[in-house]
Amino acid sequence: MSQQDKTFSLEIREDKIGVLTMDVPGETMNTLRAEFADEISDLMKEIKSNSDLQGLVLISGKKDSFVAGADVTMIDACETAADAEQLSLEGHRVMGELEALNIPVVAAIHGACLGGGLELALACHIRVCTESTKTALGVPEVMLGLLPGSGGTQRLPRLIGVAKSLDLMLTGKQIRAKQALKMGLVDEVVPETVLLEVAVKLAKKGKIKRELKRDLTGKLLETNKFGRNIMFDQAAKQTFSKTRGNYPAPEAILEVVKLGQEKGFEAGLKLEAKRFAELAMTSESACLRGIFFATTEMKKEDGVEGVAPKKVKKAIVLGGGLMGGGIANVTATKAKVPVRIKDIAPQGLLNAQKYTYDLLNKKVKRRFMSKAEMQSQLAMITGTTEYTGVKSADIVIEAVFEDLKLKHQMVADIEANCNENTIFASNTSSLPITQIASEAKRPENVIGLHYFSPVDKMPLAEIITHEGTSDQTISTTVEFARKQGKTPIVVKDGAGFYVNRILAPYMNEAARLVLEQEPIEAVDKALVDFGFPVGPVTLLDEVGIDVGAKIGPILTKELGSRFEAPAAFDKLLADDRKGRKNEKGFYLYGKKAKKGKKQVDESIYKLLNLKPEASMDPKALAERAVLLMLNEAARCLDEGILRSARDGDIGAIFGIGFPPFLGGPFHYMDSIGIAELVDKLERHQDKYGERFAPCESLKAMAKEGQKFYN
Ligand SMILES: C[C@H](O)CC(=O)SCCNC(=O)CCNC(=O)[C@H](O)C(C)(C)COP(=O)(O)OP(=O)(O)OC[C@H]1O[C@@H](n2cnc3c(N)ncnc32)[C@H](O)[C@@H]1OP(=O)(O)O
Repeated sequence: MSQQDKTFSLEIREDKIGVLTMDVPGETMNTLRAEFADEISDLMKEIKSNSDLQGLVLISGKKDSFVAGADVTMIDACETAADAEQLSLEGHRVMGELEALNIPVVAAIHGACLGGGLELALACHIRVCTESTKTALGVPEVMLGLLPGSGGTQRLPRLIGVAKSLDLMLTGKQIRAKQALKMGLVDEVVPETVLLEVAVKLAKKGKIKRELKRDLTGKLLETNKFGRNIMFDQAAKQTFSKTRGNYPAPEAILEVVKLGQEKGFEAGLKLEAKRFAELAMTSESACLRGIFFATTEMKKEDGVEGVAPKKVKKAIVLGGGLMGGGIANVTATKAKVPVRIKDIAPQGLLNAQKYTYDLLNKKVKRRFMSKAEMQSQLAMITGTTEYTGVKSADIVIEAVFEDLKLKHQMVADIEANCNENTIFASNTSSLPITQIASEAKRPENVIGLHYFSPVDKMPLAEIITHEGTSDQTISTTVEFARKQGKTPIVVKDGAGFYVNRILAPYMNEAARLVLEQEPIEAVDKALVDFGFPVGPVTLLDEVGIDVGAKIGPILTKELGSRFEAPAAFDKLLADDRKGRKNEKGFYLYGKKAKKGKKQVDESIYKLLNLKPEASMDPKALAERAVLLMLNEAARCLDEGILRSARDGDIGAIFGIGFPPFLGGPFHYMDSIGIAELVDKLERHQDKYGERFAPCESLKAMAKEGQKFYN
């Protein structure tokens, strides 16, 4: 193997410190692969046989990353549990060899240090990282349905304690340098320019004698069997309340960490490899890995192949409501693009600016951000009640009231004030973009850019094109949304676009179940147990019953009677029930609600003349709502609303929290089997009505034995 094909290079400095640089050839990021085993063995031999060597620094040759973990493609390619177990055991061997070196080994970390990357750093004797915001440490394996399989379940608790390790392993969260230092994960934090220099110094100083410092709770819970049992039982309960038994990885993490604490390091490693392998073979992990591959692929897409996006240097947001405030926030803080909010009322501007102020202030209070940084980000958001500054804007995003006339007015006002390239992006959730663009002078610049609330948290953006939207407008908008931290999917214009279109029949069915006397909390629980983050009735309260009622007739008019909402909605609106926003909905809010406990507003049953009684099997209940969502998703793909099943899966997972462990509606339909799905729909059609009639494309696929993915 020539040097340029090699991943590792060892340079022995004059001061007898070896610098081992990892740089996987031809890749943007370092990942750990089984094929490096021979190279590493040779290196270890060389290091061990060099009696002059005083210490070793392990550093990355990549510009802004250390090691992003084991290569997920490699894990994905494992055909049997034995293959995956072998990978883990090989990782154990390499990490063990590194740890056993007599000389001090220092990991010099800058950028992503995740999964197997962090496990590699844990096998080193000392860790130093840069203070850069690019530096992030974590064990995100759980998000791939896996557990840390290169010794992480054993080394991490021994370094930082069990409770903190479980927090990192069960959430998969990534932490910054300062937090890592505080929890003892790294020994020093330094500016990037002196990383190597400090690492060399630390190597010369020698191995550190460590003692795990625990606070009183830590001592009580982690140092004896009784305390540990309490801690693990508690963690298991909390975990189950989140996973509802749908995700096997967190349970395996708890089991492996616990065993390692009880039976020792080696026994822990052995079980770690076994469980890692078993998890790698689960359908849950396969689906979660699929999401990783899909989102990585989507990061590289331009929206229109071969059309490079234009850089957005200035943005305008029309409307200072909750959505406008959120859009301005992600524009300034994530995309780092100056943004001006235009509202008719000064109060609207203040509210919208306060949105970002409140979020940043929280960060300052938690010391995640300096006051100066907060000021500089806030300065990027300005306000106006006139159309000043529109001329130089590259994009205008309207987030005004859902009224076609008003939207037409906005298009006209902007076109009268902007330049000929300014994009007009509408954040409408229900009005067809074709109609919004119908009176535009430059319809090619008009596009939909649909965010989800709360904008700073929800990862999806739906980008809606009408017949006349130019390719340039599409690719620039896609890139802009991505810079705002969103995963964009491009969809064709049509009532409800994709996400609301599949959500509406699901929500309607939940409402019907309530009207059939199923208790509200039973309906919500059945769908949370199915894997949704919140139940449909809670969601309706959050979105707004009035908003739901407004979208329903639009969808029915454009797409047919299967979208008809139960008539009871009118009664709710007549009673001024809008949901959380006016503290009057299906659940109790404000002063009426008991703290920390979600309670149904029982008066709603009287209003609807219901005597609730759970009579349906929760699984059957969930299935009824989900089947309608699946059928509609298949229609969206067939009609070209969606470009691909992949976009449909990511859109549903990121937009409405479709259970990630099922891989999205299309993956889920494949796993049920299309013929079986059609059969289920037909049985529901017989029992509950025409809205369950399977769509033509599903019937055709069932006949041909086709799947969405091959
Ligand atoms: C045994 C072990 O315990 C098991 C494991 O380690 S499992 C892996 C755990 N690690 C992870 O889950 C991290 C996965 N990676 C990420 O989250 C993100 O890539 C990141 C945060 C590191 C960087 O994000 P970002 O800067 O947006 O770059 P992104 O486009 O995602 O990745 C850059 C390239 O690295 C690749 N990459 C990153 N991490 C990878 C991984 N773990 N495996 C394979 N490829 C990976 C991406 O596929 C992409 O490849 P490309 O250039 O050919 O498209």
